[in-house]
Amino acid sequence: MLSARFLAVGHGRTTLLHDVEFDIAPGEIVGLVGPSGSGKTSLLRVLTGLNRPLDGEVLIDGDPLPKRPRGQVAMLFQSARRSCDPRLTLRRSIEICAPDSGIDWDSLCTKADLQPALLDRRPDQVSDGQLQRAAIARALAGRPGYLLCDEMTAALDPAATAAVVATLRRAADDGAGVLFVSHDLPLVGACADRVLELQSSTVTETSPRKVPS
Ligand SMILES: Nc1ncnc2c1ncn2[C@@H]1O[C@H](COP(=O)(O)OP(=O)(O)OP(=O)(O)O)[C@@H](O)[C@H]1O
Repeated sequence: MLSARFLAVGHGRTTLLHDVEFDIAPGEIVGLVGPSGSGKTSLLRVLTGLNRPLDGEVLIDGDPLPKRPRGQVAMLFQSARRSCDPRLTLRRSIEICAPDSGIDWDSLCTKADLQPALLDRRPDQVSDGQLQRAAIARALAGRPGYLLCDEMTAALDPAATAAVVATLRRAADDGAGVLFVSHDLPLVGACADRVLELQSSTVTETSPRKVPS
């Protein structure tokens, strides 16, 4: 279980969110919605351990998030292009994120819906949707317990979006907990098991069928 406990999130002296309390269980997709600038990315960076909270703590199975939670929590970004090294093949990018025990490429490509023939191309030789699925493969290669997805379908067409959402559902079915941030409210309503909403500088839970419009 990934848990936020009385979290306060902000930058410097500015508090964006306070008293944030929620859990993400293995196997579920939790949506996170809120207005632009409300602090969704800032919250994800705290949950990933990239930034420190102003107050409160992040727990994994009751224990504080380690300073370097390598392998436990992975973050996926809107722009896979900006988050990958343009000089490396997709295969190499994935390999360097995997533990020493090696990679079952067939299984990983199936899970991420990535054509194995693309593995030896560089990022500039694949489409945005293919690169986003390679980013998912790279995250899954580290066998994370939790995937935190920040607007990762925002630049994709409906078919590529559906493919990415299907890979997240497979990851959840395999036991990962997924936090899915998006401004696409119908998409969140359709794919999330539960939805969290940022409003009044904190987090409240809403039903997927009542995602605010
Ligand atoms: N490193 C930083 N230092 C200072 N302020 C920051 C920093 N990063 C973000 N902010 C500010 O924090 C606020 C929340 O930003 P954040 O990116 O978390 O919002 P968001 O909800 O993800 O927005 P969007 O939906 O537009 O991506 C914004 O006002 C932003 O300008």
